[in-house]
Amino acid sequence: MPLRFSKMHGIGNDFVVLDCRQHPFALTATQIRALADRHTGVGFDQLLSVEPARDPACAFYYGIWNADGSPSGQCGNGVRCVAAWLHRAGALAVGDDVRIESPSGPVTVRLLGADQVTVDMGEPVFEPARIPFAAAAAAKHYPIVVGGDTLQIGAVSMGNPHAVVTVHDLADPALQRLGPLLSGHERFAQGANAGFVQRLDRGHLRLRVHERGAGWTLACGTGACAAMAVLHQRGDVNDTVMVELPGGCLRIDWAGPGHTLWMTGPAAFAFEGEWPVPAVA
Ligand SMILES: N[C@H](CCC[C@H](N)C(=O)O)C(=O)O
Repeated sequence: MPLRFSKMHGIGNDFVVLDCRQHPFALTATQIRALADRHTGVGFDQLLSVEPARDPACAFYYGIWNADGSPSGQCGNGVRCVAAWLHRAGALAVGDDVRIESPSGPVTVRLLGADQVTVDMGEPVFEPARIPFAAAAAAKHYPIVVGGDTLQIGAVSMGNPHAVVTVHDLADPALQRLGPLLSGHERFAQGANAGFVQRLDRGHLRLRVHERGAGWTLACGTGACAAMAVLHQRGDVNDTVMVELPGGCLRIDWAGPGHTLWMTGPAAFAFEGEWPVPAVA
């Protein structure tokens, strides 16, 4: 039985979305990697499943797997696409606030239009043990040796682990080497999404992310939130920031008594398709 899917993207961070509301998700890591292959499969940065809610306070659950088959706790660009997918499926109306459960907990989405979504991404977590990141105590800067270089990083979780490095020039060729090394650094026990951020001014950031399990992507929603959270904690940015990524821009607002982060941006459909699932490898 071929697998029907929707191909979508959030400013170039691309996804395969599966409707698992009636049929449970049942792909192995090997099958996920086969589907992710950009030459012999469909190709994606992440695979997303839309499933019935497990938490009665949520309307739906969505699952997240990287191209390498590894699971993740959160996907900012992905949850905007799930909201747009639910709207096209007639399960979400423009203007509704809907709680959607993710592997790291619920987020609240609000469709501003058929292809514009704002999401309450929740509160950034700076406590090292909850990121997880090996450190004696929480700090605004952590010295870390990466490939022989000593970097000063920020570390934070948005439901998934992020390392944030401020740089003067995103075109620095050293980033090509540092990205994968930082993503796989031993102090991040579950790996990390490595974000390199250039601060243009207090309201504008430029960001590139080497994602855990997917490599360099055109955009990373939780990465934009992580960069904002780290720089806001240092007092270096305003409460509203535009984050420019290679694939496009996201708006991040720091708001609410619990210091939640709102991320606003587009969600786009590319095509619908079918994939002949290979026998379990
Ligand atoms: N690679 C990430 C998941 C996808 C995050 C990104 N695509 C986003 O939009 O937040 C991880 O393993 O934590």
